[in-house]
Amino acid sequence: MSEPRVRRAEIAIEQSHVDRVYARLAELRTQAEAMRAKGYEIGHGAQREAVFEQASMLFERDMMVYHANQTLQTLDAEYEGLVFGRLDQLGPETVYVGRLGIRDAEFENLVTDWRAPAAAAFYQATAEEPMDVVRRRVIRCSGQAVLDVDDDVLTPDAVPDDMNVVGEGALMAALGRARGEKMRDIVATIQKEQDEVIRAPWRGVTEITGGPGTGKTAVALHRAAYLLYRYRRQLGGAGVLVVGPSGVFTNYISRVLPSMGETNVELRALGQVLDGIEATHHDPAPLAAVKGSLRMRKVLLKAMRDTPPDAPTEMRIVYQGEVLKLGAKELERVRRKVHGHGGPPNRARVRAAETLLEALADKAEEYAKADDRTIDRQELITALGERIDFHRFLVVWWPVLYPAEVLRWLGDERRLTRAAKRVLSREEISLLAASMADRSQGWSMADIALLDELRVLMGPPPKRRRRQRLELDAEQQRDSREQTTRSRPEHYDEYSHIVVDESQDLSPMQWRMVGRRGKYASWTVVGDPVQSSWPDPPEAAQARDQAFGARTARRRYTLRTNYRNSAEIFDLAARVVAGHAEEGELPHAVRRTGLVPQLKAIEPEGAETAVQTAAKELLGAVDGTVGVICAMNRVDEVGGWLEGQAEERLKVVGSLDAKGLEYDAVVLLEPTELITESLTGRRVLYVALTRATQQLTVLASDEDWLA
Ligand SMILES: Nc1ncnc2c1ncn2[C@@H]1O[C@H](COP(=O)(O)OP(=O)(O)OP(=O)(O)O)[C@@H](O)[C@H]1O
Repeated sequence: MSEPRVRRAEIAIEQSHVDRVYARLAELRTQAEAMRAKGYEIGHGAQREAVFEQASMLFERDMMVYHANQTLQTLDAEYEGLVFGRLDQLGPETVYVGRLGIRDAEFENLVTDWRAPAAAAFYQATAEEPMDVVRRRVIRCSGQAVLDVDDDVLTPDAVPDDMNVVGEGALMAALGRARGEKMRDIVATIQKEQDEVIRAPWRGVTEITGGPGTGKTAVALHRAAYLLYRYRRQLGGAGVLVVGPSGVFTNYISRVLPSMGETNVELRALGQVLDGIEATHHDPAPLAAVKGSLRMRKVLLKAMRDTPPDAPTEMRIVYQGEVLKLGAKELERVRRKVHGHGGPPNRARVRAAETLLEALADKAEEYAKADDRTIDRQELITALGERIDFHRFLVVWWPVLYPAEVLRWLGDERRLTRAAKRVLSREEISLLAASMADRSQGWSMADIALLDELRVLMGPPPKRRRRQRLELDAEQQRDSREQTTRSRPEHYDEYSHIVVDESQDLSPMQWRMVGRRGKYASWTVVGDPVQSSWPDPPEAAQARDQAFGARTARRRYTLRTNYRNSAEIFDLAARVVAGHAEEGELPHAVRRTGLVPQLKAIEPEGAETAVQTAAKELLGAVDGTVGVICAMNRVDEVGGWLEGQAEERLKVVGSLDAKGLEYDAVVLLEPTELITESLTGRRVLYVALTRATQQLTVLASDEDWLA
């Protein structure tokens, strides 16, 4: 038979199996719906029964409905290519691999879940170690239709006469395909070195390093899906959190887990880790460096203990006809004494009241002594402690503190100087005060970690008012229930597994924020030191180690193959970062396209036309997405130049927000600007240069970036 006919015949064979799978899926769906209906029926019945029977019937109903809903949720997930693989092994058995495990009515496997041990050979078998696999087949579907098949033969001697082999490599075909707006899962083509990381033990800390495009993000997400499948009991309760660098990034990866049937993983950008608030803008690099530094912890602690701006500076209260007066210095002494006990101020109101009453009693004793009188100290404390005017004073003198309020206090440079004496430099203080005084932009990403730190330092506000004010800017309030999966209680901020992507960029304060959410968690930490934009790696490493705690199990994997960029594009990126990477830190790009990056000299005034022309050209050259990457402070300007052009396929993104993203083609504007706007310039440029899968055009008015 000719190759196309063989291929058609093989596609037809797989189509008949896929049809069986979908027919069975429909049956299972009907069964689950019937179970749910029955559950509701029991519920109705219970309403007519005696009270003691009701409880157990309602419980039974809840369980039935719950299980039915769970099953329906799994069956209803939008599986693109439910069945994607087939293993023909030395024995008679053929295993189909898919996103979900499905058995037929006789309990025979129709599809094996890709995470099950029986599917492991699909990823782990190689020609050197075939693991009894004769032929591995990748099946490509669109909806329920089989489009193509692609085979690898792993044990050539064992291929029976009637076994056909077609295709020339599913991986290369997948890598060459156009990219859409969202990242796709890679279940069908996970490589052996990646599979090892995905299936690594769940406890402790699993670090994944590797250069751009090596699949770190993809692997981390598949690992989350794998861990939930294998260890749902251990991890399902408190859940899994995935932290990414930006909202653009979490949006980009948002389809990957649902496409594998996992809908109970929370994805949060660093600016969204704190419930009820969302920050999207980056501070300029020097300011972000101050806000992210561990030194801020000391500053925040002192700021929180300072006298609140509106607190009264004098107390007067009448007791038995005499005015007892505490001046500013005395009140300060009382405040220091209360803070001297440590602990969160929002939990210290009773102690504040007691200490203040003691100070008033001292004062009364002092007056009495001068007049040669005595007073009953205990009686005074009890009497004043019950007085409404005392409590009115206390409320304003020791107010409930809210993180946002205290952080804004730092906009007052004198106050900040008090808090940051001997901790921050003069310039750092001015920079920080100016940022906190400027409310035009709302909170920045770096501020979120400071707010979270303060939240813990000051303790929760009393319950009654807590809900109305996690005290975050009204326009930034988001319904936190939206982000929280149904199974987790609101404002519960512990997780059992945390995935941190682009971890090389977390500031020490951000590590503290994330670490707090994983006190008892196991971790998957993804990063590439060469792409780091954080200026003080040792400080970040220290904070990171603290976040993990003293865990013994710590394993590190390095991925070495760049699956994203064509070799031609990666060669240019490698050249730019050469002096900033250690030997062996750069990955190896596997795909040659014959298309070298275009470097175009422009005049600064001609940038607009040059960007428009380049974008248009690339939109015509590729089927998928085109990214225009520029310096952070030019995003709006460049966005304006491109308004109205192929909206969904064309995106403008700032250098720092380009982290983790990818496009079929990229226009990179003024690379030298990317270097100068950041403290780790060349690395940021390296990130930008490694975003394109197929074509890259660089528009530059100078050549400094190539030096
Ligand atoms: N085994 C694979 N099969 C198919 N595609 C793959 C495979 N591994 C990686 N890819 C693809 O390569 C691209 C890069 O992957 P990913 O974004 O996970 O890399 P990364 O290491 O996180 O990159 P960066 O550090 O630059 O953000 C993605 O399009 C991903 O789908």
